[in-house]
Amino acid sequence: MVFDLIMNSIQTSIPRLYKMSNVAQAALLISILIISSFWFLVTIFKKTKKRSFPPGPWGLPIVGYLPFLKANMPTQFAELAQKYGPIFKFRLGNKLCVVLSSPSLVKEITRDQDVVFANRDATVAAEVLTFGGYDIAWTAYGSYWRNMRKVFVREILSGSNLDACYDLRKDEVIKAIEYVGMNVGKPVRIDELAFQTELNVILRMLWGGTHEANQKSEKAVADFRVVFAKIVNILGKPNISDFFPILRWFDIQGVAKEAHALLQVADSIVDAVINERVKMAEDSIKTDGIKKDFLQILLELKKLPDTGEDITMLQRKAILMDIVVGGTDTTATMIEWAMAEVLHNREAMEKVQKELDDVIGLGNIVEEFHLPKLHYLEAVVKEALRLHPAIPLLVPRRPSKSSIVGGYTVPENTSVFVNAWAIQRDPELWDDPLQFKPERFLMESKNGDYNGNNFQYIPFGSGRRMCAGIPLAEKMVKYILASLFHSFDWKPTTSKVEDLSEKFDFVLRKRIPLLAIPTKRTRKQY
Ligand code: HEM
Repeated sequence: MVFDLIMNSIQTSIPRLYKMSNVAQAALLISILIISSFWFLVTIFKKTKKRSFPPGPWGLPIVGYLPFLKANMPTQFAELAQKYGPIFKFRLGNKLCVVLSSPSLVKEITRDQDVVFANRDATVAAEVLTFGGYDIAWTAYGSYWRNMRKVFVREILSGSNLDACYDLRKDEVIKAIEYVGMNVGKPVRIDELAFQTELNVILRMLWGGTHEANQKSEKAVADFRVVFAKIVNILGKPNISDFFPILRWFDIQGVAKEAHALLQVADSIVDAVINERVKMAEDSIKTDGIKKDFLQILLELKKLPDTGEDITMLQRKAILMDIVVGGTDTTATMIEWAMAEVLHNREAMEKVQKELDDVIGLGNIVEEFHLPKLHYLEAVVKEALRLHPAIPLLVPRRPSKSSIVGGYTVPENTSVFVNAWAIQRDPELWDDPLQFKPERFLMESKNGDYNGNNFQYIPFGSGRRMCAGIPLAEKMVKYILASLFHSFDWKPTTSKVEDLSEKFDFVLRKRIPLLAIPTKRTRKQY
């Protein structure tokens, strides 16, 4: 019946067919049906292929993969990538997550589709602690972010500004060396030493530039240190509201409440420092010849670079907060990792110290102008960043529209993690990937480019959202390490195996804090 109907319509529309035999008509119809079915299937296949999501492990209804998530996510993600490939997905509550573990996929999202993947996926705690997303690290991609990043990179962390406040850094590094000098022969906790030194250095650069301010800021530094440790803790704490946005209203774990309380304390400390500085300017207290700190630069900066709008006090505070939060823990962690690796590689320690003696001499103190000549130390830092990147999954990206990555669909608003830790240990990309071999960066200098162009080495990320603090991070890690190794010999108190295990807290920490015993080696008294 249907056959007759189709044939009738074909015969009516094409009169010449009318003259064909029934067999020929049937053959023609079957051919048309086969061709159109084939075309239909190809089209559907192409469409579904485009729409297919990456493979990945199944989870449970509602909670998804949440109950199976292990504490050490970079290692777990590396294992899942072995099974599912360099791009895989899973669900955490309502949230679709995708993990990328190959240089070519990193290139796709940070070079080829950089703008689409330039949004962040701010957690509840991060949103609160950045005054509602007013900072650089967590704010959405757009003109606001661009303006703030320009202020940060060009106005605050410019080479000339960093040079201008070198004395502030030097003061604090000398204090750290003096502290170790008083503890010669006793075990020193390197994580605490590195963290206190880095926090002191950063806070001193932020607002300790004038003598009066510095005396007052001593108290602010002490108060801030207490609240900052809690801020770091809450930023790394898993929060159910991040996986089920509908639960944000209820704040079941009280993370938002706690973050608000911490912000209030931090804010009042920063406010007190700012008010003091504004008052000094009003009272015309002389600041001639005194180093400009970041607060002073920000107070003198009146307009945002692109839009020419007035910069607000909230924006100034958000930038200051980014420097403390982004710069302290990461840098301190890298100092601890580099020391741990060197302490367990006697040969590396000897090479570091020989270079320091050749470049600086035993009778002098380390100065920042020595740093560019310390090539072996630089290779040590690069190797520590390769094996133990401080932010091993980078800061998650969030695509602003549905896109294709590695041939799979990554829908809008997916949380995209880049497993830099796994890429930087991939045996396909690195010789002896698990060995600490600084020499690899002396021989193949292109491997050590971490400015975002070398997608197999991305400790600072890549693309337009890559780390904004590299110039300061480079200086601080090398300067503190050089000073510690130049002044002291160090012996670890733990064995290598247990000492090099990792703990993921958003920042990649040493599971067992490094304890090391210093003995004096330089003649120069600080
Ligand atoms: C060794 C130390 C450091 C490491 C390993 C590190 C690593 C990173 C990484 C991996 C990112 C995310 C990049 C991406 O998503 O592609 C990032 C972002 C950021 N870092 Fe760092 N960082 C360090 C030190 C610093 C310092 C000292 C500062 C501040 C002075 C800083 C400020 C920032 C800011 C503001 C962002 C957000 C950039 C944006 O979203 O536009 N970091 N960092």
